[in-house]
Amino acid sequence: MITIRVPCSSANIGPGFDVVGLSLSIWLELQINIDRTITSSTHALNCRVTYEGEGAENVPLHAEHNLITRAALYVLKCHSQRIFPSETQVHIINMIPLGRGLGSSGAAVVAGVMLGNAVGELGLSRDRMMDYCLMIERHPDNVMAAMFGGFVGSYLKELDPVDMERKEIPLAEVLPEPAGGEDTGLRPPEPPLGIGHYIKFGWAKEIKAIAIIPQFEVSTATARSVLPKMYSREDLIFNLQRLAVLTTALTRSPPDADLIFQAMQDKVHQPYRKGLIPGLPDILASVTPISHPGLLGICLSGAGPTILALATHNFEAIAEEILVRFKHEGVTCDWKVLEPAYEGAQIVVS
Ligand SMILES: Nc1ncnc2c1ncn2[C@@H]1O[C@H](COP(=O)(O)OP(=O)(O)OP(=O)(O)O)[C@@H](O)[C@H]1O
Ligand SMILES: N[C@@H](CCO)C(=O)O
Repeated sequence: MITIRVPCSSANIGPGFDVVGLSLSIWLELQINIDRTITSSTHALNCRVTYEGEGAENVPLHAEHNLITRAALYVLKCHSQRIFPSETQVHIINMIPLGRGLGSSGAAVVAGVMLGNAVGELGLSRDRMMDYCLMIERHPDNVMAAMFGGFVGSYLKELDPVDMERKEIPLAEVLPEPAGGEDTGLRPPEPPLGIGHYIKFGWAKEIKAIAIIPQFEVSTATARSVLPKMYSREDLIFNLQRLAVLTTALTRSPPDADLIFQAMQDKVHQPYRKGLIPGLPDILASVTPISHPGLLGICLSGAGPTILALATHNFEAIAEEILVRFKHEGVTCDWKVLEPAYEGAQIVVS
C-alpha cells in the first residue's frame, strides 16, 4: 500500500497575499492500492475512488471529475501514460474542510500530483512535482506550504516568452474535464522547469494557530473576483513593510505581540473581502493583544471565511470572543488549535 499525507495550509497571514503560507495539522490522506489481478477494471480510467470525511456528500468519485485524480492524470499524461495502472484503488480520507480558506484545493492538487508520480513510477523530485502543482493552482502560497511544510515564502519565476506561453495555458487544457475526455492522443502542456521558488522561515515553537471555521463556504475564485486589479503605492508599501517584519517576528522567542499584531495588518485583500464574510472588519479590529492576552495577531485565513488567530495561550477565550461576534451575524463556527505541520507532504510505501 502507498499512503500519501498532505497538510492543510493557511495562506497570506495578513499582508503576504499570494506570497506566504503556513502548513497546519489537519490532513488529507490517500491510501492507494494497485490490484494487478484486475487486468480490466470496470472503473473509469482504471481508477476506483472511495472517500470519507469532509466533502464526502459533494466530492465527485469519478476519476474524470475528482480534483485529486485529475491532477494525477495530468502528470501521467505528460509522461505518455493515458490511464491509471489497472486497477488503481484510491481511498481518500479528508479532514480538511472545503472552501474555508484552509487550502483544501492546494492539498488536493499536491496529493494528486504525488499520486500520479507514485503510480506512474515517474521518480519526479519534489521540486519538479511543484511545477505540475503550479500549472494547476496558479498561486504558490498554499501548494508550497502543503508540499514543503512549515512557514514558507515563495515567488514565481519570471519565465522567458516561450515558457510563459506554456504556463499561461487555460486551466481547462491542463485539467480537461472530464479528464478522460475525448482522447486526442496529444500530451497536455508540460510545465516549464522551476516555475516557483521558496524558502522556509523559522517559527517560534510556542506560537499556535487558532482556526475559527465558519460553517459556510467561500470559493477562492469568488474571493479573488472582488479584488481590485490595481493598488495604490501607499497600500503596497503598507503591506511590504509589514511582511518584511512579520517573517522574522514570528521566529523570535518570546514573540513580541505588539510587533506581530501590527505586522499582520493588510490593505491588499482583507478589506475587499469583507462583503463575503459577515463581521470580518469588526472581528479583525476588536480582538487584540490588549483585550486578549496571549493573542499575537489575527487575519483572514487564505481566501476565507476562516479566521486565523496566532497565540501563545488563552486559546479558548480568544476563540470564544470570535465565535460570539460571528454568532451576532448569524454565523456558527467550529474551532481548533493547530500546530505547524513542519514536515509537509509525506509518502510511505508499506
Ligand atoms: N479532497 C478533495 N477532493 C476533491 N476535490 C477537492 C478536495 N478538496 C478540495 N477540493 C476541490 O477544491 C474546491 C475548494 O477549493 P477553494 O480553492 O475554493 O477553497 P480552499 O482551497 O478550501 O480555500 P483557500 O484556497 O482559500 O485556502 C472544492 O470545492 C473542490 O472542488
Ligand atoms: N492567496 C490566495 C489564497 C487562497 O487560495 C488568496 O488569498 O486568494
